[in-house]
Amino acid sequence: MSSHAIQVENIVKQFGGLRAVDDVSLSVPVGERHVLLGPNGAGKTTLFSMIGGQQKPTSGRVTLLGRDATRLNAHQRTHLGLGRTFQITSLFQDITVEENLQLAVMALSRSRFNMLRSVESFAGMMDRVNELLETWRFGADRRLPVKELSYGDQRKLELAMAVANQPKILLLDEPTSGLSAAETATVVELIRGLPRSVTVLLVEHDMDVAFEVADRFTILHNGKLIMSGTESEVRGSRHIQEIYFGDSA
Ligand SMILES: Nc1ncnc2c1ncn2[C@@H]1O[C@H](COP(=O)(O)OP(=O)(O)OP(=O)(O)O)[C@@H](O)[C@H]1O
Repeated sequence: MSSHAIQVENIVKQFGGLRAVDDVSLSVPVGERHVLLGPNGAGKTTLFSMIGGQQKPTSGRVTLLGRDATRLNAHQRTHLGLGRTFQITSLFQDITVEENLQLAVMALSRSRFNMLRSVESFAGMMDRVNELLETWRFGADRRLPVKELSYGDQRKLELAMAVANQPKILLLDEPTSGLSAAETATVVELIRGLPRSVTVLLVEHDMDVAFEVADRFTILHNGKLIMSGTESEVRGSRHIQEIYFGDSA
């Protein structure tokens, strides 16, 4: 298998006269935490959606875990091992935290074996749910309907749901947006604690969070890839200072 979890080759997304993503190539090795940076309108979300399968590229290629995924839809990419969260909440608001996690774990079980066949697999599912409740510190709130959770806890639960599917690649779209400093710190800690078997690609506007989480960074501007590099390369680039941090940085 390829040592790259994500490979994007010469990808383009054209919206009428606008090239939202303009000939971008990017490789993310298995296990890396990689952050997409860039000012508003740079093309981050569009690139993300072409990796996730929500949008089709105008041209170019997307390879996930060594398989050409360019023509696969989002659902098919899930079966390859792709998980993602969205900027907008995707939880079931009227059922409990525990039930939401059960649904996520069941969705995975049903795709891998017939869990209704045996009591053991039901017990296994509950073990997995309990483990998630503990890791993500939802023990005390397990029986609360999701709508009664704080916004921060809902974002955290979404992450837990994405992880429940045991993805090999996790796409996180601004996982800390709208969170308090304390909630942000918790989410950063949880992302850092994910096993290195999981490759994580994030869109993140908060530079402190980006530097805390990521091994490597890709900077987009006007749809073009400006650079991919480490923290010191990003911090040291004069070009980056100007386009991303502003002249005053
Ligand atoms: N469906 C669409 N139709 C037309 N133009 C679009 C569409 N989606 C995005 N764009 C345009 O493509 C460009 C890139 O948008 P995109 O959302 O990918 O940027 P971004 O880097 O994610 O920005 P932000 O940080 O604001 O989320 C923008 O100019 C945007 O207006």
